[in-house]
Amino acid sequence: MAVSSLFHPSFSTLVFNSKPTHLTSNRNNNRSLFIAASSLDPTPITAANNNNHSPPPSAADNIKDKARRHVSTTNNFTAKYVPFNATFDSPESYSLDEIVYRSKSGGLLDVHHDMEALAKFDGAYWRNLFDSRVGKTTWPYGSGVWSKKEWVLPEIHPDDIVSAFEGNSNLFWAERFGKQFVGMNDLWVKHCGISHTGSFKDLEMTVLVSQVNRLRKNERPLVGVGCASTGDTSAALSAYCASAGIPSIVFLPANKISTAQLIQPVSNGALVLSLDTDFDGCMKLIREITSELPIYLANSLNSLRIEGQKTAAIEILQQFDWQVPDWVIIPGGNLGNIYAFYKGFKMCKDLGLVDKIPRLVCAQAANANPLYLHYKNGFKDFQAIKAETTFASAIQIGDPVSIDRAVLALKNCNGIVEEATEEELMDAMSLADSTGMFTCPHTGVALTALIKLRNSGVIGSSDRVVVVSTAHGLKFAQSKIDYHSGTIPGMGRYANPPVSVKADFGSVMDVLKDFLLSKTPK
Ligand SMILES: Cc1ncc(COP(=O)(O)O)c(C=O)c1O
Ligand SMILES: N[C@@H](CCOP(=O)(O)O)C(=O)O
Repeated sequence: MAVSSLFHPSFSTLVFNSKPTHLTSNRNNNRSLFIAASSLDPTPITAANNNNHSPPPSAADNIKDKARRHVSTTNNFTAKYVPFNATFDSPESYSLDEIVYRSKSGGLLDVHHDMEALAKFDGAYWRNLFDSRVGKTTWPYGSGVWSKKEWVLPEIHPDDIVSAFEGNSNLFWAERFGKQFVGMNDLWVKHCGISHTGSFKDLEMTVLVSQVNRLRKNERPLVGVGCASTGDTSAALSAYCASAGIPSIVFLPANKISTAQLIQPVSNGALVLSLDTDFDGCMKLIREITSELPIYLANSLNSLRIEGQKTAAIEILQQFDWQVPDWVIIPGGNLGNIYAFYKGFKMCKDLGLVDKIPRLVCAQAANANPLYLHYKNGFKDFQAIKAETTFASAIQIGDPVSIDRAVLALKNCNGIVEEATEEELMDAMSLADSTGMFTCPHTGVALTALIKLRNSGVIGSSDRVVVVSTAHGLKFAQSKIDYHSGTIPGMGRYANPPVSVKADFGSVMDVLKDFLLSKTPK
């Protein structure tokens, strides 16, 4: 539907207010009984039921057609919204098909799964099931998110899923950085930035946009989807919406995001509003707008997002063959991510896939550190702040919507919060790059936390540590150009600027001789 229809007299019928709307039809409920989870038979996974050995689909029989034929009626997993920190049997709950972002008391919501139904299968069953789906093109399990569909959105029909087979990002051994700069041998980077739109947000948006797709197919009055963004959420939202033909609207703080991030929603056909405010100002506005207009709110205030993101935690365990690392370090801004990791690890423990969870570290830029200040204050009386400019621009957030989620996660895993100054984060990013990575400044914030916790001895030399790299460095090339060209006052300890040389043999030889001498072992 065109945005201009908003001004049509019938628009009033499309407007929803902040009160949750209830399903009028039981079509979804019936269907959910029918669909349950494909390949979720309690029998062991075999070549026959694993659905991977049949011939590739022909043009007339695409992967969605094939998935439809394998829909099973064996199990019936469900999930619903309950107020954050409530239990599954809470008297206040909402179907995931309702358009609701806040509880009656105005607090956050959380997606709760029917853990009793999931627990009918033991940890080994789930480990095998998830492992059996990796590296395949079976719809929708080829996605790292949807390979855990029963734990994400169990009731959505595969037909409604909008996916770019996101997830399954590499977890690599950061051997040289570990040994050379932090004296450790078991350091890993989970590179969520090697993804469809270059950040971890794809894991979340495939879930949110799939659910919107389902709602729109069921004639719920949603004209489009909107978000406030520091650049990555808007890039992911616009890409997934474009793929499904759903209008997207993004509110961006003017001149506060990178050029690469700005051009992503522009290219994907979103309505891009550049607003003369910061992220917190954009967030406030989008919340007001989405409570007035039939635009679905895509920020992580919407707890559907967490369901996709938590799969990154499950993936880490899977990639370590279900061994639990000692630490996971995550850069934090709006603070949905730290909670999502906690939730993913916790579900694996509760359902018997592993026997413990790692300690989490949330790393913030010192220029945007409300959680760090709250942590230092013993989590008493949270105060939002005015976030200052930071090279880690995607986490320039002073009033994080998921503050309560983050505090719960940190308290329950004996977590830590660290901060990084601008110089520290840019130096850490550049050091990592010098070992063959190409990190974003937010990963520089996480690496700074690692360096500090190693220096203080909190993280031991033989601990297994995972640093979560949240975006691709290519999105933040300008900050690297500034660093290496020495244009940032007081910064550039590890700068490696290009050398301008006259194009003649002698001049090139002179430069090379100096270079080779400097590299020759003494
Ligand atoms: C690249 C990047 N890293 C880290 C974060 C922080 O994630 P969260 O807002 O969930 O704390 C964001 C977004 O906020 C981001 O875009
Ligand atoms: N870094 C985010 C900030 C928006 O927060 P979200 O929690 O709603 O994703 C972005 O890229 O916009």
